[in-house]
Amino acid sequence: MSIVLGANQYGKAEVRLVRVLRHGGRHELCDLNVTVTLAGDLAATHLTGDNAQVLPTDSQKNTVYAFARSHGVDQIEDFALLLARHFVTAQPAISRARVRIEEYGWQRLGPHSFQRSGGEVRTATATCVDSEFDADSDADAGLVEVEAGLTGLVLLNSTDSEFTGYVKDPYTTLPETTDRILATAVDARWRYQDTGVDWAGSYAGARAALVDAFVGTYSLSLQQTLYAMGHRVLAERPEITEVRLSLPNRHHLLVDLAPFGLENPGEVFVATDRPYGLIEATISRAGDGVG
Ligand SMILES: O=c1[nH]c(=O)c2[nH]c(=O)[nH]c2[nH]1
Repeated sequence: MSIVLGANQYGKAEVRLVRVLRHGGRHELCDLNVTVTLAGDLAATHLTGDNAQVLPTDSQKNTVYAFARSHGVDQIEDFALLLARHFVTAQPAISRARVRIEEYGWQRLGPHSFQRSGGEVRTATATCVDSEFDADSDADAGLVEVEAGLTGLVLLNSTDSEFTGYVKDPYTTLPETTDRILATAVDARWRYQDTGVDWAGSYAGARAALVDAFVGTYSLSLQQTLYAMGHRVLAERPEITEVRLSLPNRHHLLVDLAPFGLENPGEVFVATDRPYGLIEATISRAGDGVG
């Protein structure tokens, strides 16, 4: 029997970084969660404990903080790219660096006072592959890929949602409905063709497209709404090549008030948190080779 080491990667997860930018008495806040993942010629440390190629995850964490000070942080896509390129170019053993950043929003309450925004989180992931390992790359820094997105964007339509015509098997008890609440917490990730992008404008546009499509779609299923949302992003944002959506169906069930002699014409619901339907799909441009 031969035993081999398979794919492996390592890095520092969830480096929490808060940066205060001071313009006199008026401050700006940037609140990030950065995860670095490196891969490359790292067999030795696994097989023999030889750490000669291992950049400590502690050093990776320090790099995140030092770069925030020396380079600043504007758009998270750029900061992720900066870090990913750095690890691949500075570390000969590292052939792929992936940096994922979550950005937590804060609303301004005053010149130096802030309130955490709701659960919505902006995300970006930059992946840099060393050109030596990437046959298609012509650049020194190698192939780079940027993905952006958001999680925790909670949306609800209180009508204009049906669910009928589905399979009925011996275990089906769900009644058909032509008027229900449709609610979800959007987890969206979209992929860019290039890196020369107005990240803030693209993020705002993609987010607006997702919201507009959710609001404007008369829904026959959450699957149909999901497709409409992804389709709208691609239709409106030419710089985006692919959208992946993961939409939990946050069920709102009409409460039976008949035992109390009360009608309930779509007014009182119980919001259940689990189990929940989970609807997921990738929407891309035809011919891009994604099945
Ligand atoms: O929009 C929906 N899609 C489903 O696949 C499904 N399944 C279910 O029980 N309710 C719903 N709603």
